[in-house]
This record gives sequence, C-alpha cells and structure tokens, in this order.
Amino acid sequence: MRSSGDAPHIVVSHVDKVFPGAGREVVALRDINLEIPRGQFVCLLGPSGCGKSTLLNAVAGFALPSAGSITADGQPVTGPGPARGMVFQEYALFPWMTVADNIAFGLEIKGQPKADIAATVDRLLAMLSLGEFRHRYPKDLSGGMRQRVAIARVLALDSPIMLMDEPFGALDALTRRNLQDELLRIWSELKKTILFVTHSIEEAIYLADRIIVMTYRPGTVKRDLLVDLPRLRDPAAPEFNALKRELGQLVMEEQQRHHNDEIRVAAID
Ligand SMILES: Nc1ncnc2c1ncn2[C@@H]1O[C@H](COP(=O)(O)OP(=O)(O)OP(=O)(O)O)[C@@H](O)[C@H]1O
Repeated sequence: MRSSGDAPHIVVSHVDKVFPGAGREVVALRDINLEIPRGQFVCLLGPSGCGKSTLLNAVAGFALPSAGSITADGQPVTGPGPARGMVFQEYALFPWMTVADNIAFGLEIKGQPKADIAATVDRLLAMLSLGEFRHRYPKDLSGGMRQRVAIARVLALDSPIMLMDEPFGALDALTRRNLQDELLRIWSELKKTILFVTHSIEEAIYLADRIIVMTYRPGTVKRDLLVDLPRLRDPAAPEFNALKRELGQLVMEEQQRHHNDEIRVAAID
C-alpha cells in the first residue's frame, strides 16, 4: 500500500468543461486525466484557447468541471482552498496597501498573531529581494517587482500547491529569466508542487519537470513528457533545442487548428 506521501498530490480524473454559448457550446476540456506527484513542477503548454487556464481554474476551484473530479492535497476540489495558492498574470495586488501589507494580508485574515505575521513578512521580503521596497505601493514598482510581491503573498499562506497562470507573460525577457531563476530556487527550497501555464515553449523547457501539451478545442492532453535535463538549463544546448523543435511542431499543429477554426467561424458568421 502507498503512504499518503507517495499518493499523487493532484489528481484530475475524466474532467470535461463545457461552456454554454449562444448557438454553439465550447468544449474547453475533454476527458483530462492527470496524476501529479508531490513536488513536481508541471507546465501546461499550448496555444491560445486550448484550455490551459480553464484547467488551472478547475484545479484552483474557481470554475468547477462539468464532469469528472479533481482532488488536491488529498481533498476533493469543490471551491478555492488554502492548499492551493494562485499567481495570476495580472499581479492582483491591493493598490492601497504597501508591499509588506499585501504580503501580510492573507495571514491577517487567518488571524495569525502579529509577531508571527511580521516574522513571515520579513522572511519573504528577504527571500524575494524585496526588503528595500517594503513600504512602497504597487504603482511605484516595476512589473517584475509586482510579480515578486504576488509570489511572496502566495508563499505567505504556505500552500503546498502553487498554481501559476502565465505569471511572467507580461515581463521583458531579462526580468522574466530572472524571475524564472528565482522561482526555481524557491521551488527547490520549499518543495512545492507547481502547475504553471505558459504558451512559451522555451519557458516550459526551462522550468518544468514535466510538460503537458494541450490540443485546441476540445482541450485534451496531446503529449505528456518528462524533461530530463539538468538545471539550470541552457537554452543554447543542443538537447534543449531538440526538445524545442519537437514541442514547436506539436504546438504549431494546434495553432493551425485554432487558425482554421477562426476562419470556419468567420465564414459561418
Ligand atoms: N467563461 C467562458 N465562457 C465561454 N467560453 C469560455 C469561457 N472561458 C473560456 N472559454 C473558452 O474556452 C476555451 C479555452 O479557454 P482558456 O482560456 O482556458 O484557454 P487558454 O489555453 O488558457 O488560452 P489563453 O492562453 O488565451 O488564456 C477557449 O475557446 C475560450 O474561448
């Protein structure tokens, strides 16, 4: 028998998600089955519209599946819960709160003692190199700094699972790489399970233990592959490039289907 430590941390079982539409419904997900072990870094990869965010939101509990089931940290997902922290592309910070207060917010809601909250905030400010910015407001920060605060805010809650929806999509290339490296450092230190949405093939190969390539409408698992390259990975290395070519082909096929679908819909309208 397996101990709970060996049980998959996230289980997605026969999940469908159908959005009703005027005239035509959208099958965003069809029969998704995934078992994600504790501590694995998984990227969901695919072109726009293939259901990556829909799947992430289903695991988060924001939008439940039309059919099938999801368990996370051993519990059925029936809504958002403390085991699953979410980082969005749009930083989702409170603009009227300082950096430190944004990080402290969730802990205050939980009613933690003030001294514990202060200690956690100090630790996270240091971990994400935000010490100098603790009294600043989000509007006075760069996009990269805001995203550091968003990550710190989720880490404050100590969720074993981090769900990340294109968190670095709006950042310039250098800031993005910098935050990818920070995330890898934090992940290896804190041993979180991460489900990370991206449409960047390079980002997926740079970060993930495992890449799930999704198909466009209906969203299904097209390829589920393990990335067996040592970290930190070198995007110029031949093995990295070989994988990039292989995944590029898969993603392009789905992009083409997306394109054809748009032409078909435009012709009907
Ligand atoms: N609330 C909704 N109502 C109707 N259709 C929706 C809704 N949310 C998503 N969809 C549709 O479901 C499909 C999957 O969308 P989803 O946002 O999950 O894709 P994605 O892969 O995350 O794309 P992107 O990278 O553009 O965010 C799309 O065709 C989208 O139009």
